[in-house]
Amino acid sequence: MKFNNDNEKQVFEKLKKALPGIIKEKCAGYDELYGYKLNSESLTPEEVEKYYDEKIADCLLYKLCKAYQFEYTTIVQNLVDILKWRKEFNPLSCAYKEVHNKELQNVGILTFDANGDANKKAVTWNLYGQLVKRKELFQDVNKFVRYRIGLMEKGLSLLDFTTEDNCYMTQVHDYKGVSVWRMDSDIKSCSKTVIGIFQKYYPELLYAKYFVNVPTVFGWVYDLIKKFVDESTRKKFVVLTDGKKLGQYLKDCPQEGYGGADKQNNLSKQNVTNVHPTEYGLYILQKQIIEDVD
Ligand code: HEM
Repeated sequence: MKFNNDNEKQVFEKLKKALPGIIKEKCAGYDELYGYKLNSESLTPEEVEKYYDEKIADCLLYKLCKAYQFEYTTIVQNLVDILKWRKEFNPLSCAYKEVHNKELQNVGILTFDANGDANKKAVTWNLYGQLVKRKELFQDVNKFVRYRIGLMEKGLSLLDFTTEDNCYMTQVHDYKGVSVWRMDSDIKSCSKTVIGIFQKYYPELLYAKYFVNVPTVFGWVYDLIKKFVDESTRKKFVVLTDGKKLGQYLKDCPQEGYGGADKQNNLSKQNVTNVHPTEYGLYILQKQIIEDVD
């Protein structure tokens, strides 16, 4: 955590001190962010040992401070919105409990390259081009969104928030196969909803986003969609007509299809499938099962 001046440090410390009260009074006690416990108040030493990591909790609070330019009131308002949304939407369930449509699951890939460049180690791939003829998969916005948020949460589990070189994620959208295509209203609703959720509830997590195999004729789609995206996120976007150029940005991605250095593995062989909830994430999911039964 790097503070640029005393004011930033003071805002962080004020937030940390006020956190137990904010969580109790404004978030109905919900204190989980990306699987981690933010608050250690009223825990037994055993529970602290099992569920709470002060360094991670501090790094997450710092991320929020950074996301909202160390403006205390804005940080608190957004923190409350994020925790209330997580309590309600239950993104951990999307990632670790719910079963999603197989075709959707097949186009969502996670890769992790420990030797990758800073903040390009954990990469989420969305092979949306493969779904161009499967418009029915976008008809139920809620189902699609829950699948996509599940993938986002799994991707986050590959980050280490206490480091500087793996505390952001990179994403790739591969639009291979999208040739003759009109902006379908269901796809538009799904995209718009996901973009809105990412912007509001997942701040300061994206390092870069590559859109590959985008035919030049689809420049208008990019111009249309980017209107929903705020300026700071847009700056992280790179559009590549040729998928094989991706290797210039993600050096160890598969050579097959993407021009990277990995000649042996294709994307599905790089796919990380053994992602698990954190101890605290698991505790929350189990608690919900017990509450559901009751
Ligand atoms: C088969 C056609 C397409 C599908 C199914 C699709 C799907 C999606 C979805 C679901 C999102 C939400 C964000 C996410 O999932 O990470 C999204 C975002 C986006 N898409 Fe597409 N898309 C398509 C075509 C295109 C094309 C041709 C372009 C042109 C470059 C494009 C550019 C974008 C941009 C700029 C975003 C915003 C990304 C963000 O805010 O993170 N899309 N798309």
